[in-house]
Parts: sequence; structure tokens; C-alpha cells
Amino acid sequence: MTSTPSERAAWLRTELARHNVLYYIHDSPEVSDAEYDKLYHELVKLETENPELVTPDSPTQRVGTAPASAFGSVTHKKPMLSLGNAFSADELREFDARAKRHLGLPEDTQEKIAYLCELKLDGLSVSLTYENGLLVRGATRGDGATGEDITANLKTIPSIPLRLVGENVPALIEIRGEAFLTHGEFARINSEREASGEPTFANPRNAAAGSLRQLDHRITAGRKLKVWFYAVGEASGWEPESQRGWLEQLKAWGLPTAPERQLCADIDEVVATVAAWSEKKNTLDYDTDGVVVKVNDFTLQRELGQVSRAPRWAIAYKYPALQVETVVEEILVQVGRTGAITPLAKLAPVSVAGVIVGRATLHNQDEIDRKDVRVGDTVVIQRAGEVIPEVVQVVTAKRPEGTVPFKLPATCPSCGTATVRAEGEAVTRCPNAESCPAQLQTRLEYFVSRNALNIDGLGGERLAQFIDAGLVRDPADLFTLTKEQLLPLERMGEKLADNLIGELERKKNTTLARLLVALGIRHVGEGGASRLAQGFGTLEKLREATVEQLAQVPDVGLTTAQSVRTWLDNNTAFLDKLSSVGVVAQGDEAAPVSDHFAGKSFVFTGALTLFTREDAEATVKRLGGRAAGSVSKQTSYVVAGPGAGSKLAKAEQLGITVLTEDEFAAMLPVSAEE
Ligand SMILES: NC(=O)c1ccc[n+]([C@@H]2O[C@H](COP(=O)([O-])OP(=O)(O)OC[C@H]3O[C@@H](n4cnc5c(N)ncnc54)[C@H](O)[C@@H]3O)[C@@H](O)[C@H]2O)c1
Ligand SMILES: [Zn+2]
Repeated sequence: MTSTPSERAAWLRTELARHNVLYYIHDSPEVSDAEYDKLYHELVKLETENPELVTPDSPTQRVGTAPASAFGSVTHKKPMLSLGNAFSADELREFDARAKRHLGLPEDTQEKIAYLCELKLDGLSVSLTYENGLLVRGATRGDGATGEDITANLKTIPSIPLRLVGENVPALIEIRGEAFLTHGEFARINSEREASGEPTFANPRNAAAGSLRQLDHRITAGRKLKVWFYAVGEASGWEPESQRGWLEQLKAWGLPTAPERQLCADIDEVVATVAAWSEKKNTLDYDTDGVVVKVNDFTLQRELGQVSRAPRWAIAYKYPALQVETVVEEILVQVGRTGAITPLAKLAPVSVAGVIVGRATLHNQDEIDRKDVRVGDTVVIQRAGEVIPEVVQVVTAKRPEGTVPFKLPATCPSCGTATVRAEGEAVTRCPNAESCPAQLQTRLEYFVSRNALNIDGLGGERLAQFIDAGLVRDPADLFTLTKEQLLPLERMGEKLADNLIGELERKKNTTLARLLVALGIRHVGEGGASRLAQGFGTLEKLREATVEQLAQVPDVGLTTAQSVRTWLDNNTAFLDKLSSVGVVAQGDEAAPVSDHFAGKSFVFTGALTLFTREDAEATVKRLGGRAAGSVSKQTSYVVAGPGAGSKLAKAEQLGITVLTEDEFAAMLPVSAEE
């Protein structure tokens, strides 16, 4: 590569800008963070050496990327910055030295700066604004100056208080934190997506970003996001003293903060803390990619100020990506519920940061081709926050002789049917939906799983037993199993057989949303299922719906509508069978998360300002109450905004308690999680 520094800088700028869009807008990065950081630092270095190369639109001058236009935009009162990075103890010490220089301390000063260390949560930063204690706005960071308005989405996160509690809540406060997913929830979301034929998320960070940047906040509600707060943008009437003090104050107002933090008397203690946490971070149920080191004293912070995109008083120490070499012993092929055939590398087991890794996903044929992974190859695998280890690259220098490129089998390893790959799709499938044993197995596992019919006591092995014994050829057969059929099976006894049959009997009564999940229609995950259930109410109505009617359900796109229609057409016999064996799906609403408003019924009327009416009604239902459209003697409260008319009059006539919107908001629990 013989390009001039200026050409190279231009190329890096374009390339980084492209990765930014993939990462921040589409939540689907092409390269790992470590690779991105390498390119970024090359550009920083070039620009430092050749300051004339700096352009105002260089990624080094900006944070993130401009918000997607699909959302309303929010201008941050104070910019939301990024952080400078340190990759070694030396760079941490340089950071400390720079800070001291800036504060005008002599080179050989004995004075120490105290730092607060916090784990760097690997999610996406959000900003929340509370006015008079009430949550009024939530936004993404966007490009630092302007973010996306995701208020409705953030309100679905149970740990975010809708109202602050405690003493001296500021009239206006804007706080920042990180939204993220635990590993468990990430795995659940991905297995659901895999099952419904949707692309899986590469890591919890992308899944969190994808979940939060949903136009339909009901999808967000179905993903159990968490937020921990770590900074204050603005707080009227408060003059903060220290970072540690702020974290305690936030907690006192009911705002969740990360449990880990360490006050260090000087940079040596910081270096020791960073080393100590490198082990601990691998035991956590969420991703962290480093330690954020902040000058604890706010007077010093103010004096240090900021450069274009990052404060001078904080730095993010990033742990090296966890990469290890190992050998691909075998490439296994799995058949999923929808027939998707997924290659999996079986690895010589190695320890990557304390976790023994024996497998890595290879995604699909395109990915295998791109990396040219072959059986016998030495590969670099990585767990850089990612829960599922991935193959980064092949060490071609170590390739033994006689290896051949890997091709997915032309026939299904389970049933032998010729596989197909649709035009424009990355996935190869077994088309034998009716009788492929592998598909049946995974379909049954999916059918009984927690978010589907939630049938206890039926694990993978048990289901395999049923299939082998020829007892079950589709999920409906589960409900006709008899004690006589079960008893001859291995590891089965009277009591267990009775329990299983009892459990199956109970779970015949289910909700339409659960049943739709259980059916495993492509493109219909939990979110889509609950929208369709709300839109149609009963399976009968849904079965009669045209593609156009299906597509009219909010956020059910044409692809999903077509997929549902095709599935219904191809499965009439199965659906009839389900109902003939007694499976009944009731129309349903989202299950309440608490009984805070149990037995209470609300009517909202007039103009509301803090909530949309839909939000307010959803909140009431989520808290176990009822929301009605008209006032009757059964109504507990009427919440009336400006312009309320006949409903207000009726309430007064019936002597029903009338609330202002503020009074209603004050009735909400501190956190909707209660
Ligand atoms: N793979 C890609 O294509 C790609 C593209 C763009 C960016 N990236 C990654 O994103 C990084 C840039 O993102 P960035 O600007 O968010 O910078 P950053 O990740 O280096 O650090 C700043 C961020 O850290 C987060 N954070 C977590 N815990 C925190 C805490 N306790 N206190 C303060 N902040 C905390 C905040 O969200 C803050 O905005 C890059 O270094 C790269 O790793 C990757
Ligand atoms: Zn098959």
C-alpha cells in the first residue's frame, strides 16, 4: 500500500464513517470493536502528525453519528461526549500526567489526583430528562449534539423510575446512563430470532441498541433491558462535589447505578484496580469492555474541561480483546426449527479468559467462504464481550496439507432431503418441514418453551424419546399422549406420567400471543405475536385475515403478513387438529407486571401532556388496573386534562374521583418494576 498520508487519511475517514453508520444506525457492525479501534487510532496518529489533514467531519472530531430520521430528534442541552481511550498502564499514567500538566502542577509534583473507577458498560448511552421529578424525555446520544427521541421505548424499562423519589429532587435534571442486556436475556432474544428465521444479533450491545431503537415500543417492552446511570448532564440548583457523591445521590433519587465502583487515591491505585477487575469482569452477567477512570473531584473536572469530543478528566481503559488460537476439529451442521442449516465449528477446547470454549458459530456458507474456515485449520477465536465465541480468522500459515474448503451438505443431515438456498438469502434450509426429525425436535422444543406454551417437564431428551417411539409427529400429538403410551418409556413412572399429562391438560388453555409464538411462523417473534394477538383477538379471526388485513396491524410489515398467510394456508389441517385436541387460545392483553392498580379502573379524558393516552392506558394495565373508554359507576378514577367535556361531567355527576394528570403521575410507583 503506497498511499500518501492524505490519501490514507481520506480512506480511513470514509471507512470509519461507514462503520459508524453500520454500528450506530443499523446496529450491525461489520468489524469487531478492536478492529475499529485500530483504524481509528491510525487516523488519530496521522492527524496528530499532520494537523493539516484534520477535517471538520473527521470521525475523530465527532461522537457517534447523526440520529436516524425515523425518530424525532432531541438536542442535548449539554453535548454527550465520547471518551478518550487507554490500552495500557503506561497510557493511564500519561493521562494522569496530562491532567496534572493541565492543572499547572510542576513535573515532579507530589500532589495526587483521586480517581473513581467504574466498569465500562458495553451498551448504548441514553439521556433521560426529569422535570419536577417526572420522566419527560429519553434520548440516544446520536452524534453527541443531537440524539433520537426514544421516550416511549425507555418508559418500558421497568428499572427506570417514571418519577424520582427522595429529598430535594431538582426541578430539572438530565442524567446519562448505559442501556444494556444481560447475557441471559441476550441469549433468549437470539434464540427466539433464530427460531423465527430472523437474523441474530452479533452481541448484547447490538441487541440492546436494536431493542431500544424500535419504532414500536412494545417490542422494546418485550426485551428486558437494564439501565445504569453514571453521569449528570444538568441539574438545576445542584453544585456537585464529586463523581462518587453523584452516584450516591442518583441512587437516593431512585435511579439505578452500577454496583461496582472504586475510589482510588492516585493513578497507581487505578492501575491496580484495572488489573484486579480484569478477572472479575469475566464473572459478570453483562458485558463490560473496560474501566472508565474519572477525576473524582468536580472542581478539578471543571478546571480540566474538555477537548472536541471527550472530557480531559476521564478516560476509558479498554481491555485487550480476548483472542486465542485453537484448532477446528470438525464442522458440525445443525438443523433448526425452520429447517435452517447452521454450521458450527467444533474446536479443540481452549480457555478464553477463564471460560472453556469448545464451539464457535460459523453462521452460514457465505461466512465460511469469506473466512475460508476448513477442518484442521488453526483459527483465532475471540470473546470480546460477545457471548458466543466467533472465529476471527484462519491462521493460514498453520494450515495442514490436504485441507479442502468446507461446503454445507447438499442433503439434510437429519432426513436426507436436498437442501435449498433461496435467492438473496444467506441461509441454507432443509425444505422437508413435514417430516424432518431434526426440525420436528426443535419445533417441539420451541413449542413447549417458556415464552411459547410454557410446558414444564418436557426437555429435549424427553421430546426425542417421544419422536423415536413414534408417539409424536407434530406438536398437537403431545396433547393426546396417554398414560399407557408413556409408561413403557425409559425413566418414566406413574407419578411422572400423571404430572406430565396434567401439565399438558392445563396448558391447553393458553393465550393467542403464546400460541402464535409456539407455532413458530417465520418472521413472527414475541413482539409480532403479541401485536397480531392484539390486532385480531382470536385465532379464528386471524385465520380469516387477508394479507392486507394482517399488514394493517401496526408494525407488522408485508413480509411478516405474507409469511403468516402462507403459514396459515399450509397448516389448516394442523390448526384444526390443535383445536380438536382441545387447545384454546384466548384473546389477550399484555400481562400486568404488578398489582399496584389491581381492582382500579381509570378513564382518561381531555388533553394529556406528560403521557399520550395510549401510554397512560398501557401503564395502568401494566400495573394491573383497567383502562376504560367511558365513565360508569365502576370507574375508580377519571384523569382529566384541559378540554375534558362530557366524561368529566359524568364523573362529577356520579361522584367519581377526578384527578389531574400530575396527581395521576404521583400515584405511579417509583419504579414500574414493583
Ligand atoms: N465495530 C464497529 O464497527 C464500531 C463502529 C463505531 C464504534 N465502535 C466502538 O465504539 C467505540 C466508540 O464509541 P463511544 O464513542 O461510545 O466511545 P467509547 O465506547 O470508547 O466510550 C464512551 C462511552 O462509554 C460508555 N460508558 C459505559 N460505562 C460508562 C461509565 N461508567 N461512565 C461513563 N461512560 C460509560 C458511554 O456510553 C460513553 O458514551 C469505539 O471505540 C469502538 O470500540 C465500533
Ligand atoms: Zn431435514
